[in-house]
Amino acid sequence: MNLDEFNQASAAEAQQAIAHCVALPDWIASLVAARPWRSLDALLVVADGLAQRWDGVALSRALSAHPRIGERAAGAGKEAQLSRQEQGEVNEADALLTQALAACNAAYERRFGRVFLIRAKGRSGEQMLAELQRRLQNEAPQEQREALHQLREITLLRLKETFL
Ligand SMILES: NC(=O)NC1=NC(=O)NC1=O
Repeated sequence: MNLDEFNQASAAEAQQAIAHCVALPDWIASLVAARPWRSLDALLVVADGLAQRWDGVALSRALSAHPRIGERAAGAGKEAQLSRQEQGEVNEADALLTQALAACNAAYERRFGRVFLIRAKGRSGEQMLAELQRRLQNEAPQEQREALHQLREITLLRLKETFL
């Protein structure tokens, strides 16, 4: 879908067109209600501005649509398909890497009470493992800030790709 089609679509179609970006209905509805967008840049600026307001509650809600790093997203939905693409560089054949990711994901969830979130696109499994091990040392407030930053990156990447 291009931006003109997004602007012309019904509200329901427009919501459906960007629902895969993040599992936060208010954010989706705000971007649909603010149509017509004069440019993709204008949309991305407002989308990021709204995403800057996300807090721990939004983070927890959004995580429902993000499988763990190193676990293949099951299901046929667009989010699952995107997650598989985004995590495409994780070499699942590397058993040691997969085991390390699983162990560190579990440690992260024990420490912070939620799934570790990272913008996976463009990162190898090794790079994500290193980030996971670094962030495991964070205090809770700093880690929430980092996780929210990653959620914004994933969401804005997905939004941009919807219209390219
Ligand atoms: N737990 C995660 O970080 N999951 C993901 N990161 C991405 O970039 N896509 C995902 O599904």
